[in-house]
Amino acid sequence: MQVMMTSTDENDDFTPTAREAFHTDPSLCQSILSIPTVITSVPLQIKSSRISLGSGLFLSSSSSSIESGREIFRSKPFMWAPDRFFSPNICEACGEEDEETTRACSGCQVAKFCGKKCQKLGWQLFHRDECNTLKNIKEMKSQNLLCHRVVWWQQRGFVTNKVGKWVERMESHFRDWTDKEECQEIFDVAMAVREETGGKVNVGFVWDLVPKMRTNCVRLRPATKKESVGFALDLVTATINHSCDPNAFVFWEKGEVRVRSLRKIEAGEEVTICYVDPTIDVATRGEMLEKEHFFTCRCLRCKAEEKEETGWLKAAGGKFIAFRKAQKDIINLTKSAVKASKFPGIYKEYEDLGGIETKLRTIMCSTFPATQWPDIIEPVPLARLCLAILYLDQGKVDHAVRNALKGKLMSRRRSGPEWVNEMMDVIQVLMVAGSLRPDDAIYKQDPTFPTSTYIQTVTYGYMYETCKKAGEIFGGGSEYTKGICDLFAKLMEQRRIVEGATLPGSKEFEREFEEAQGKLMEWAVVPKHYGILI
Ligand SMILES: C[S@@+](CC[C@H](N)C(=O)[O-])C[C@H]1O[C@@H](n2cnc3c(N)ncnc32)[C@H](O)[C@@H]1O
Repeated sequence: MQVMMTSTDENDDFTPTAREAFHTDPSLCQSILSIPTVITSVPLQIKSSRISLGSGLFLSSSSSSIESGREIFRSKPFMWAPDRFFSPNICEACGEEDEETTRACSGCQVAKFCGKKCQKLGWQLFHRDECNTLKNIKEMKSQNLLCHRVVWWQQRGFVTNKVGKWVERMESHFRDWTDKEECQEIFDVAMAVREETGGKVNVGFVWDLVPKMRTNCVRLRPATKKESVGFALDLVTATINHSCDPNAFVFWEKGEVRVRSLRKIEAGEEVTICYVDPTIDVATRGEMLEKEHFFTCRCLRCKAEEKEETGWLKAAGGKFIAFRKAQKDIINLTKSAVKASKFPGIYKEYEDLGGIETKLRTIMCSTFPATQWPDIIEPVPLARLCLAILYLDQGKVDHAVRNALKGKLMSRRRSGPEWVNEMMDVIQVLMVAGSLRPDDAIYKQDPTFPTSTYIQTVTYGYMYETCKKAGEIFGGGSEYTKGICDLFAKLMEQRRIVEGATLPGSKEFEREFEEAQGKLMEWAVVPKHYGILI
């Protein structure tokens, strides 16, 4: 849809000039890679991409390959803005989240800072230009706020020539974005900034900038969280192309974007990250990439998963359209249950988790009456993991354990940052289940529910494995890894004082773990081969 801009401004007819990709100016690329806020841990190059039409980030062809779990680079983004819906207590200046220390600005009552120093810094850098705006538009989208800040920086002369040239070269998908309904929202931001600056801002400049922000900004996801805390415009990350089976990932810690390798990357290989949640199904990933990033992913993982689903559908006599609809229904059902738990009493029908499970089963069975929906096919594992945490909140520990084990173990994902996040959810469930006394009502209702000894042994084993993986993936120095390892150390202290208890890392423990995991899996009806090896 083409939304007409509702102004008479002469810049309304703005048409962007054709862009020149980053790599066509090698010295500019080199100077962006060397700016002091970017710390590269391995030699990098920006070259013509083999995946997309424009540029891409590559491990330098003259360097050696790097193993998985290496930092590639870290960077203080050129600009970032918080998402206050998911992170209401984030400090605008340093990016740290702390409910105790952050206080809202007395002017707008929206922006928060963790102390006087950050408030002063935030005021000087951007808040003086947006305090009034935020009073009126309290729920400004993170990406729009980001754009607002960049425009103001440009007005104040904080944007260097070099950065200006870089932004000019960014992919914008101008036509694709302005064909969308969001176009009016984009234009509103442009007009707000124009008004604030007394008409000094060139609307064409903003009009061009907003789609660029949307195309190039990166979601800020701390290691600990599933939701993003905001968006950033990071100059180097903006050169990285997408793959659903990426060799790198981005996370946000201490006000920095950190990019690390997920597997071995060869010298000269292009660095890729996943723009969407990699745990979702291939069709939904594809839809999101088309809708928000305007390309069709042709990675090997997409091809393999499409082939697998087609083969399985053929064998089951299932219909493709019905299957896709069922996948969407499962995602929507899960989202509704999560929403209902966040706002109790409002979406009552979705608070009954037993009812949700029945609906889930009905969708799974009615799509393929003659056969069974394989539990490993997304989004079923994801739905089960969500249900596990919701059941735990409702105190239904046995249902939480069953869904946690099925969702986690019967999933195709065996590595990556999401594997660690999900494992921490499972551990959270198991820690509660392992603390139940033998006379707990659960054992009366279901005498086959695994004993706390078995559950605790599995918890130690999973914790041990998660510690190792977190260190490999996020790095030993990351706050997240340290938090997981501290928790593990505390658990180990408790285990050490139990006489005769075996310790993770020993052969005896391995044997006990295998037996205990077997018992839990048998109870949860998870086939043996899905077990985790430690
Ligand atoms: C953040 S930019 C990445 C750098 C970009 N290639 C450039 O030259 O500036 C994101 C854009 O790159 C392109 N892109 C990224 N990954 C892609 C892929 N796997 N296939 C096709 N195009 C891709 C899309 O146009 C996307 O909107």
